[in-house]
Amino acid sequence: MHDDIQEILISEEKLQEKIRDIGEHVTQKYEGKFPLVIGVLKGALPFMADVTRQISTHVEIDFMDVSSYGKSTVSSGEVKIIKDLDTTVEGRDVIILEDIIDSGLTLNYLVNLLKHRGANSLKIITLLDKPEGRKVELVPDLAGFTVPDEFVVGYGLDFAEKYRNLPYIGILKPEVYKGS
Ligand SMILES: O=P(O)(O)OC[C@H]1O[C@H](OP(=O)(O)OP(=O)(O)O)[C@H](O)[C@@H]1O
Ligand code: HPA
Ligand SMILES: [Mg+2]
Repeated sequence: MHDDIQEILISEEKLQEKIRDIGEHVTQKYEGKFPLVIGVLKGALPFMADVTRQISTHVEIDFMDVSSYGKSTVSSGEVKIIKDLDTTVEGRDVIILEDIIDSGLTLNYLVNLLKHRGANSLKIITLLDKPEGRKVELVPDLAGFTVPDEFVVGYGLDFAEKYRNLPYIGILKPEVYKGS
């Protein structure tokens, strides 16, 4: 698995340091507000698990499972809801946690949906931001790291469902995904 990685972009230590900062930030901003933290499956799973444990005020946790990449490194442009929320968002202060914003299509779709459902406020926190990948305008409220226009894997991010369990963010060797 590690042999398929061309370069480690963000080490495990750097990730965890940033996650502590993000947790402190959320604690400060949302003290006493009981926000609804929505993790976007599957990619945001490790980020969600680590960052929520760095938040020291009450939060409600829920998940949405959406997918648009399948086995490709390019977004299909069609966002499919595989699992919807269990909770209603009406009147809630919502925080969306994402692993990466690339084309912006996934979050653009989710933001419109949650606004339509009547969220009181909506903040986007993403671990990684890839601004050069954007197809729609979308600016996160908070981004942990900006990444170059390369296909990155690890810490929740997959290629064809592999590499999510790497503890760091790395760039995949092009020969691994060539032809996809
Ligand atoms: O900004 P975008 O171009 O829309 O890309 C970002 C989204 O794509 C990935 O999810 P994917 O659809 O691959 O599902 P997964 O999280 O289950 O891997 C990633 O986890 C983000 O949710
Ligand atoms: O660079 C990426 N890597 C993995 N999944 C992704 N989904 C959007 N961009 C990426
Ligand atoms: Mg994916």
